[in-house]
Amino acid sequence: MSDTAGKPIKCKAAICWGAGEPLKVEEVEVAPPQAHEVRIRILYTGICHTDEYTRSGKDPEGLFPVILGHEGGGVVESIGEGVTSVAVGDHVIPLYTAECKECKFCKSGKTNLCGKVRATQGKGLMPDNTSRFTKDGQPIHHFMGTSTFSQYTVVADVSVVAVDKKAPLEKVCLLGCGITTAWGAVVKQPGIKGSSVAVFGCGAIGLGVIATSALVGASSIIAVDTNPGKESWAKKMGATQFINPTTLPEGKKIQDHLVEITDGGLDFTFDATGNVHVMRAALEACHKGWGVSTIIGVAAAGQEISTRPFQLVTGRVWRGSAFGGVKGRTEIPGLVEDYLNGKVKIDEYVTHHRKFLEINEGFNDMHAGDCIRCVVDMTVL
Ligand SMILES: NC(=O)C1=CN([C@@H]2O[C@H](COP(=O)(O)OP(=O)(O)OC[C@H]3O[C@@H](n4cnc5c(N)ncnc54)[C@H](OP(=O)(O)O)[C@@H]3O)[C@@H](O)[C@H]2O)C=CC1
Ligand SMILES: N[C@@H](CCC(=O)N[C@@H](CSC=O)C(=O)NCC(=O)O)C(=O)O
Ligand SMILES: [Zn+2]
Ligand SMILES: [Zn+2]
Repeated sequence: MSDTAGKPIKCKAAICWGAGEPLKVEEVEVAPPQAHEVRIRILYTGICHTDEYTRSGKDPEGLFPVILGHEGGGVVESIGEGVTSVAVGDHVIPLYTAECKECKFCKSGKTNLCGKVRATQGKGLMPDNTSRFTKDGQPIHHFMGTSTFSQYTVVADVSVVAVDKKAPLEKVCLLGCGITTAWGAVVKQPGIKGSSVAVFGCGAIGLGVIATSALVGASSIIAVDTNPGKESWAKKMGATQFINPTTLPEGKKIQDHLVEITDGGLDFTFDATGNVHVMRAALEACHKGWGVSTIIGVAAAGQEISTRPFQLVTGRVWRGSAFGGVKGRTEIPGLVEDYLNGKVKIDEYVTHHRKFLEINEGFNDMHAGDCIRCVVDMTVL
């Protein structure tokens, strides 16, 4: 038992007080975990494009004030009544896609989406409809059930997984979102081995899709990105070709170009941009009769996808993937072992490091174009 168990903890957290505002690192009070909850000392967190999406006000589910962050790694400080899946001192990764193993979704065998805590998670609250975070008595919203931009956070026991202590948390924290999302989107899609693939967007997610497609044996991998600086990254991760759509002749659509150079289109395409026009291009770059396009990118409030229904009538399939279709509590320990055995890359994605007080600079790093992932050290102010 830690000597803080059962007591509120005062610590620093990065609060976003309103849409579009920078984060403010301030003292908050973190209440003890209630039944079936876990309080975690967060040591490291990545910054994902989705944190910026919600901070910017583009997320229709966005609530303020909020403590963002969903790509963390930490150590269990204390547990609430009835928690059996993790123990004090365990190294853990919070999961924004819970896995209760008993709801209709979990038992279906068809999806990784769990119904147990998603409704309250979307309201920025714990399952009992209250918050564990307060600032001078004012409740602050949780985010994605994880809120890793706080030195201590509280999560539901179905939203956390213990991992091998040999794994460095400053690296495996990225399994909380980016790397796992990309890995799962590919390995859970049958048929990639021996097939042609195009990946739109070469941030951490797109690069992870490229690396995993190479790992499972895709025959060709075309990377598409408007940022020329991403060519070397894409090739390093296993892309066989890089195309910058802005360099095509005026009026030439990227999907038409891809269909021409691939003898009718790709077997598989992935959107990792969040841009609905790119999602359409990715679908239309698929081969007639069998091409499958997966949407991973998250689009802003009010944005909708469109295409001619004929694209689907003629056999192309449009699908989406959340957290790569991965069931976190069941599958992340295995991914950590794959990382330790050198089968899954993580270190390569960490291009920037920031101290906690520099978290806004971490967000700026993301916009600079040369950042794949920035990892924030929550222990250093
Ligand atoms: N479904 C899920 O479970 C998850 C979804 N996401 C979402 O995935 C998306 C990608 O995330 P992440 O990799 O972190 O984001 P990044 O912003 O790092 O990567 C996106 C890349 O796409 C490039 N790009 C922008 N516009 C175009 C275009 N028109 N055509 C081709 N490339 C373009 C960007 O270039 P530039 O650098 O110039 O901007 C950048 O290189 C986001 O929408 C994120 O919210 C993330 C995690 C999980
Ligand atoms: N709140 C947004 C939806 C955002 C979204 O689609 N999130 C992804 C994960 S993105 C991680 O970086 C996801 O897993 N979605 C499934 C879910 O249950 O949220 C909106 O309302 O548009
Ligand atoms: Zn994310
Ligand atoms: Zn469930």
